[in-house]
Amino acid sequence: MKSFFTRLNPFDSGETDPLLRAKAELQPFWKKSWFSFLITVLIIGISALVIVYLAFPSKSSSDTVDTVVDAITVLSTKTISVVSYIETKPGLSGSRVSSVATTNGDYFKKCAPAVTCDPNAKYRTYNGSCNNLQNPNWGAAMTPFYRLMDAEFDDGNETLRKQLDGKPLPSARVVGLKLFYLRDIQYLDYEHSEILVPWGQFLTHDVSFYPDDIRGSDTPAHLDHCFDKDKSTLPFECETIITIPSDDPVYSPYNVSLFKFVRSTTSANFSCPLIPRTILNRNTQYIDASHVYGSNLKTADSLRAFENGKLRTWIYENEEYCPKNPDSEFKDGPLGKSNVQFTAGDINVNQNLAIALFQNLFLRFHNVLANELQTINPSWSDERVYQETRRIIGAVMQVITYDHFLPVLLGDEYMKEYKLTGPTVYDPSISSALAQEMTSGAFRAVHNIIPAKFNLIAANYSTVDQVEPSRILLKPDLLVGNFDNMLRGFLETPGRLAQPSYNTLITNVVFKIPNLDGYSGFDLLSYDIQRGRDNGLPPYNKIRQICGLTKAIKFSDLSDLISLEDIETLKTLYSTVHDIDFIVGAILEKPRSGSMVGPTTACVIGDTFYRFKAGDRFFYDIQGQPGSFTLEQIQSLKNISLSNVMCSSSHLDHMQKESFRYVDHKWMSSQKYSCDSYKIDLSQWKE
Ligand code: HEM
Ligand SMILES: [Ca+2]
Repeated sequence: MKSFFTRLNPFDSGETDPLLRAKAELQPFWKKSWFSFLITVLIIGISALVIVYLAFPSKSSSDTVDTVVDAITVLSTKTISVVSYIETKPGLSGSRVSSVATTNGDYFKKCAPAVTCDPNAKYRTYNGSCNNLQNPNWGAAMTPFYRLMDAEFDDGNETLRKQLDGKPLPSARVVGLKLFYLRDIQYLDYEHSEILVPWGQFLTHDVSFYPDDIRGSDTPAHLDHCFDKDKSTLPFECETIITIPSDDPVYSPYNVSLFKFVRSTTSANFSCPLIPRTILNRNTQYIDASHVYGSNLKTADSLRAFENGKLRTWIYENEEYCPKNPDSEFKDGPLGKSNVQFTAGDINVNQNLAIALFQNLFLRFHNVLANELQTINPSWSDERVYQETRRIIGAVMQVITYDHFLPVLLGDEYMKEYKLTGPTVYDPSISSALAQEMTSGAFRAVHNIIPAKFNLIAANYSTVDQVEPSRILLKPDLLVGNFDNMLRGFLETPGRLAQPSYNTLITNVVFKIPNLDGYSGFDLLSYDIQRGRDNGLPPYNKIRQICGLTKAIKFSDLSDLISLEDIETLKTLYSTVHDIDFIVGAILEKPRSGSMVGPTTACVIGDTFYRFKAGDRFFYDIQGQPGSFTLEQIQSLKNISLSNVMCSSSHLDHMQKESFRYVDHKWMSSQKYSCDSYKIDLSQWKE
């Protein structure tokens, strides 16, 4: 079982803040040290074993293990996180999801621009149009997210969903506090490296971007008028503001009573008013490295060097970085001064140090490959080298995602169930567009593995620095001069175990604002819950159903996937079992053995990645298309892993083959291979 490989590290709680430290002090003794924790688990475990033995003497040994863990859940609901990784065998049908939404075609009928396609084009368009020749706008940038189910708004159009009894949904912050806040111990995952986090976010930024509707203002200041009004008469834009309870352990001492949550921009902002409110995805909805190159021609051109197929760079101490953006809006923002704001194909390049690292990594990788292609094909034009490199990088994104990342996130069984393995057969009836349920729900549940701190690790494996999110959000300055240390930090640090909570720093101090004494109005968990409501996601129980799980009639029916303790807390928050927010259920679901997510979450993620594969005419292993690679080229592409990318684009000299697997350099150094063995072979591209 997974928990066998995991460790609890109470010394790494990441709680540097005095308030949070104080809270940690108040924690029960079993959470404070290894020794007392182990003693507690042992006592509880032995008691549970005795009870289970007496109650179920004839069970087989593997049944007993699961039952014991269940028994521990009941006996000691306070040791919660340990019991959350039990094996579950839900009644999943194994079939893929069929969308039951009625609105998926609306935008295409009413607002989509006319497009003329070249069916013989070898390279993807920048905005993703013309991938599907029958429906050329499918999956293009600036088209809506796909819906698995119809959007749910109280008025059918835009006001937030209410509970079945007509009451408003509970405050997202209260939900976070009651269900997740006290579980902020950092469980480590010694099977997987922390590099899952930057990759997961990097992949997200390839396929998704939908900004807040800030209407020309760069802060949510226009919501100030919401603060003094009575809630029942609040204007529309105030409806999503998140209320903070007066006994909030973190924010109330600072008199912070509201988060200024701004709703997403809709198609109406682009002269296409649709009902219900419809959100456009600014990035191409294919895995095509649009975050490296841009989702339109103008951005793509602005990033090119127009020489030897290369991308523009900013050189610092002989190292390549993404070009600096001199006009960045965040230069003198509320987070302090940043001297480095990068520019890349996706606008979120500077959001945090991890994503900035990966944008820079792939910029370097592009230039490494372009250099190689130009060397072996001296007669190729700049355009040819650039487009061929772009085509290879898009393919590498797919290889790493399907061959390396998804098997870790979903596990082998889900990979098979959702048909994510094996050769791809293109099906033009399938839209690749990213589901709203995925981007505002299921994939965000993976925020639970974001660590409290990022380590910077030097070549001799000493830790140079530990940085918490608030130091690095929208301020990637630290990356400059620390590229290798940063990369090594992710590779050489065990991940945060997937668990039913986000780390404390990401829920409480994501953006530190000095005048709030270190606290600001941002809590990623509350935002994720509220974003689902803003975007009209159906509740958890409904998504369970389209995923082939049984519909819960009463709260206790959730016990197939959610612990009894959590069900009791859910009862205190929601009026009925039908009201629970999707992401809340997604985070609470017990992961299936070998997977990091539970069945409903896996179903939405699995469906998305199936459609990204079968609905993409340029998917790297599809044959018979003008953009198809040769079989030999496909073999070369399949040999490229994230380790090859990192070795060729940094000064790291040794690493494991599977970089998403954690390999401790002290104890398993024989599994760290020299970077000489990760050379990239582009000989199949020689003409
Ligand atoms: C350091 C790591 C990360 C940070 C700081 C971070 C932060 C954020 C923030 C601030 C948002 C926007 C919240 C909103 O206003 O609605 C967001 C959105 C999102 N995140 Fe993360 N995230 C991280 C890693 C990840 C990972 C590992 C995944 C998945 C594997 C992920 C998936 C998503 C998705 C799907 C969205 C919505 C997509 C979009 O905004 O276009 N994130 N994240
Ligand atoms: Ca894309």
